Parts: sequence; C-alpha cells; structure tokens
Amino acid sequence: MNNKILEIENLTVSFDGFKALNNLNFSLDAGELRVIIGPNGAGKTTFLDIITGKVQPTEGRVLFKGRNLRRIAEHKIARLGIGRKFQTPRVYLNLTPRENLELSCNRNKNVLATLFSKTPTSEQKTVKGLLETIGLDLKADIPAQLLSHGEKQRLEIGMLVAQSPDLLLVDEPVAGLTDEETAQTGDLLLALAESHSIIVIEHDMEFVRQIARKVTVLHQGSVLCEGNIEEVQNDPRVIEVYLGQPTEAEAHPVQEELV
Ligand SMILES: Nc1ncnc2c1ncn2[C@@H]1O[C@H](COP(=O)(O)OP(=O)(O)OP(=O)(O)O)[C@@H](O)[C@H]1O
Repeated sequence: MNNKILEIENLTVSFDGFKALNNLNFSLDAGELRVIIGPNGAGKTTFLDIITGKVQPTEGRVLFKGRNLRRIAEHKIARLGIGRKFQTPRVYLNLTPRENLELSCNRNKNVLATLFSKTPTSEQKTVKGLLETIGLDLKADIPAQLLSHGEKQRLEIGMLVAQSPDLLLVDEPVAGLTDEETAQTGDLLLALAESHSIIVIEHDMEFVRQIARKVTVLHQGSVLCEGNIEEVQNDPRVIEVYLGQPTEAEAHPVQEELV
C-alpha cells in the first residue's frame, strides 16, 4: 500500500523563464514530520505555494493522497485537507483565543453566528483540548491582542489544527520568537506530529535540531540532499551552498551554524 501523503514528481515552476523550482522530486510519508531548509531564494516558499495551489506547476505534478492537484482551486485544496500557517500570525486580535478556535472549528459559520450561538458540547471539548495543547488554557478568555508573539503563533497553529487538516504546512514558525517561545513551539509541533503529517520550513538551526527527524535541503529549486540533521550538516554539498553565500549568513544564522 502506498503510505505517501504527498508526492511531487519532476516539478518545475518557471516565472518568465526563471526556474524557481527545477525538476524537483519529493515525497512525504503519512504521519511524517519533515523540515525543509535552504538558503534565500532556494524555492521554499514556492514549494509551499505549489502544494496549496497558489501557484501552478509549469511541468510535473503534485499528488496529495494519490490525487493530482493540478488546476484545483486553493480553497478546494484546503478543503481536501491541506492547512497552511503563514509566517505572520493571522488571528482575530479583538477575539479571545477560545473564540478564535471556535471560529476555526466551524468555518461554515460566520463570526457573529459563532459568537452568539451556543457552541455544541463536542466542539467545546475540542476547543478545550486545543487550548491545553497550545498552552493557552489560562489565557483562553483574554483578547488575543494581549498575547505575546509566540502565543499568537501557537494560537494560529491551534486554529489550523482546529480545521482537522491531514497535512500541515508551517512556514518559519519561530521567526522573531524568544528562545523559550521557540522551545514551546517546537514541543507543540512534536505533539501535533503524533497525529498529523507536517512540513516545516525553518532557518533557525537550533529549532531544526529540536524537532527534525528528516531534513530536506533545497537549493536552486531542487532537492540538494535529504537525511537526518547530522547527515545534512556534514554533507559537503550543503556546507558549500551555505559557505558560498557569505551575505546569507548575516541574514540567517543557519549558515553560521552549519559551518
Ligand atoms: N512570482 C514570482 N515571479 C518571479 N520570480 C519569483 C516569483 N516568486 C518567486 N520568485 C523567485 O523564485 C526564487 C525562489 O523564491 P522563493 O521565495 O520560493 O525562495 P525561498 O527559498 O522561499 O526564499 P526565502 O528564504 O528568501 O524566503 C527566488 O529567486 C525568487 O526571486
């Protein structure tokens, strides 16, 4: 039986002739947590854009649970079970964490209906469990604008999980977080990995070390290498890619960590 939740075959994405992704092949097992790293411009964001249907392949294909995603609209792909967390938190700041999660649990209702109708018991349980999972049970009823950046990030991850996606795509979840918040986010992703397939894009190598089992390195739109964190860090091609771009080291400490 094929236990791949995601298969990407010979994928090329050209923007006016420039190949942001170049004959890329990638697969993810159901239940796997994968971290993707790579220097600026390697194609990481485009890689996520292709999976969510924001960008269409020029060549090649993306299969999600065996289904070709070509020409399926973004919102329909989301409904098929792919959830994406962007870098900047997108929570309703005037609502509480509990209300934000209730809204996400029931996307069919609008904001007013969610706030003024009685929440079914099953949903209350889900929200309670999620608040505990994301470590916001004690701050469940204060406006989200009073949360720290890290707490907002965890809330948004919770909102994503509330929609019950099979595959979670998480883009740089610890950018701008303190060390403590970074560790908490890592613990949260590890907990979620027990019941979800997750792809995380990240530059922070300390964080990558905390959560990574298998790492994929992208470079110039293709997979440069894959392996566990030690294999990847010691791979001469990876060292070369990061060493060859001294200005990148200033932008992202990952390169300094690797050398
Ligand atoms: N819409 C677009 N039109 C033209 N070029 C684009 C477009 N989107 C991305 N690119 C180019 O494709 C390449 C890959 O970009 P992408 O944003 O996917 O890289 P990245 O690995 O996410 O980089 P970063 O770490 O800086 O976010 C870059 O050279 C970028 O300039």
